[in-house]
Amino acid sequence: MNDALIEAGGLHAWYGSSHVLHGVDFALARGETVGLLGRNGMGKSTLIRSLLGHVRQREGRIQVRGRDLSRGRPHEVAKLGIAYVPEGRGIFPNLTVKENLVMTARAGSQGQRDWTFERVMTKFPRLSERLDHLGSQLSGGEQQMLSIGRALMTNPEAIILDEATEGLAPLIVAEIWRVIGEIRATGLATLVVDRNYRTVMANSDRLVVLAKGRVVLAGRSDELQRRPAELGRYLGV
Ligand SMILES: Nc1ncnc2c1ncn2[C@@H]1O[C@H](COP(=O)(O)OP(=O)(O)OP(=O)(O)O)[C@@H](O)[C@H]1O
Repeated sequence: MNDALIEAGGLHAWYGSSHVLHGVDFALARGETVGLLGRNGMGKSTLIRSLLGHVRQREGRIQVRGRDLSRGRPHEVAKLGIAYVPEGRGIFPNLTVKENLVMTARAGSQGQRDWTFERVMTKFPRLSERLDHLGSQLSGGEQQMLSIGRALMTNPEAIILDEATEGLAPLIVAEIWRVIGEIRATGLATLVVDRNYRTVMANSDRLVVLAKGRVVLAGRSDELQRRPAELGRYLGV
């Protein structure tokens, strides 16, 4: 059986005349956590958004669960069970916490309904105390949790988190990583982008490092951890 949920080869992406991805190969297997690292502007979000079909100007091969989605649109990728927690969160500010969650609820692509409203609530006790608050009334950390909660409500096969902890207080950051750890433990595949490379390294199976739109380093997190000089070179740390 092919374990790849997402597999991409020779991926190029452009914004207008600006060529941002230069032949990226990428894979995310069932149940694994991949950390995507790289300095600002190196193409991490563009890679994610290309895999998800949001960047239209792209070339290369993208397969999601064995289906060719090289020209796929975002809803097609979502339907195959790839949930996206975008940078900047993407919740509905004028709906309550409960409405935000319930409106997203659906069975997974295999009919699975593992993530019920009640189960999501057990992961986010803070949200369960604020069910009637509007999205706009939540703190940044709570909005992030709501965004992750919404992704889980779609019963996905994989969840992609772009800068899930950006701009949040340390205590909230720790809580979000706790939840990401719990999501991992359920066997959901995750792809995470985060500025704190040490935390990413400690919380992922594999790392992919981008520089100027190319993969410059990739491997098991525990192995790359033992090669700090190389990581430092590409991450500027
Ligand atoms: N919508 C856009 N239009 C034009 N250029 C863009 C757009 N989005 C990103 N870029 C450019 O593409 C390059 C890659 O950006 P991208 O956001 O993918 O990087 P990143 O590694 O995710 O960095 P960051 O951590 O800053 O988000 C950058 O040079 C950026 O300025």
